[in-house]
Amino acid sequence: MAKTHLYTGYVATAATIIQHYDGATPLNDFLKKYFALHKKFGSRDRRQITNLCYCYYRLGFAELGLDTTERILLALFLCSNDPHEIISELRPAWKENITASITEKLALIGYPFSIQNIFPWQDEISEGIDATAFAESHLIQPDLFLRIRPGKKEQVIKKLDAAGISYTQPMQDCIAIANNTKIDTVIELNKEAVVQDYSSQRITGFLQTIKSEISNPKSQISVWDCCAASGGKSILAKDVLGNIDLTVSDVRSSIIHNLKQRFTAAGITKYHSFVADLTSSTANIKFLVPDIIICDVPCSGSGTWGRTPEQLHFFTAEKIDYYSNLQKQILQNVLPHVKQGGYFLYITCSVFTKENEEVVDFILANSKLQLIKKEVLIGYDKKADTMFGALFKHDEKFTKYTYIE
Ligand SMILES: C[S@@+](CC[C@H](N)C(=O)[O-])C[C@H]1O[C@@H](n2cnc3c(N)ncnc32)[C@H](O)[C@@H]1O
Repeated sequence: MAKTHLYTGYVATAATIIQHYDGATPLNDFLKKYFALHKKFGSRDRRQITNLCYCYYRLGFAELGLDTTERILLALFLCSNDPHEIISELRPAWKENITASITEKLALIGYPFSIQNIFPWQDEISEGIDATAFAESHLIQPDLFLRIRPGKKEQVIKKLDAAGISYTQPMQDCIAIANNTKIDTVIELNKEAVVQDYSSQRITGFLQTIKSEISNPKSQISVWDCCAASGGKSILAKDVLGNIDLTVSDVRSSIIHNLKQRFTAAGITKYHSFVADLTSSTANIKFLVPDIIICDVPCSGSGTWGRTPEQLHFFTAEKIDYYSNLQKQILQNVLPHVKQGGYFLYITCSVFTKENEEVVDFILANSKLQLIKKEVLIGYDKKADTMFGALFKHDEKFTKYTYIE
């Protein structure tokens, strides 16, 4: 009885939070503020309530007709793979099936639930994405991925083993660990390994293509990471391409500040940085004509909603056009900086055609670039993000960089 009361209270608190949350800030921040105001919740309570809220948003656009409490319990059942005390106590009829597949669970509960309803924009997604598998993946919390930096493999593995952290290695230099692992106390983040999603790490393939094409890989290659954020792709470029002449920029000065701290930890000391809104003319940086431009554009982030399911819940279809137009506006200003023989790497963490293939068509129509390869980087089968990359080359032969006077 006491347990029933406790767990009913957790569900009621989660329902209250959900009622007040409007998606304007990340759910994680909202929860932190909520718990700071409501000090009666201990760490165990906070963990349970947080999980209930996240599960609720993992259902996306499915079962919106249910009342909040019922939807939370349904979501918890579908998202749990191990026996769960709240389900055992509040929905004992479901208890035996907690480890069953989603299809089996759906047959049991008897709601008219369709997995596709979780993610309703099935007609808008890029070719090669399995719409049902992608929709279902939102029910599962993604893993945390580390990319081991060059020469650090042995020491990282030793430290993980010593700390008793279980991990898998889905790819060379890539480590997958449970999402809640406190890794920053175990390894030196950014120096020994960076936190970087599995699909983001696969951008390595594009960089290796460029490296293999450059006739004299010993000469210093100039790279402009034009939407750099805290520099994930820049550090990757440095690790793959070696001694590059790196320039980074972003519209947010605060994120460039974070990048500088991260670069210090990563041992990257020589680089140029500036703040720029690339939707405006880039006339004041017309001298910048690097060998490679990495353009990891602002996007819907729809390939990453397994990590932030609240964004799925609050997403509206108009935003797809908003981001597609923003990307094209940025490209109009950045594409003139691709030099003859230079490379342009376009990246999104979106699953939408309008942000991926349609933008590739836009680039081809508005530049002298040729498409070398494009790829949807599927992550939903690896508890990872899904991304998109397209590599272009200016149709002239690769030459050592020359700045416009
Ligand atoms: C997807 S994130 C980049 C992630 C980063 N490359 C990484 O690997 O960590 C996109 C970045 O574009 C920046 N951005 C958004 N609008 C922009 C604009 N108008 N001009 C330049 N950068 C912009 C955002 O601030 C954000 O940091």
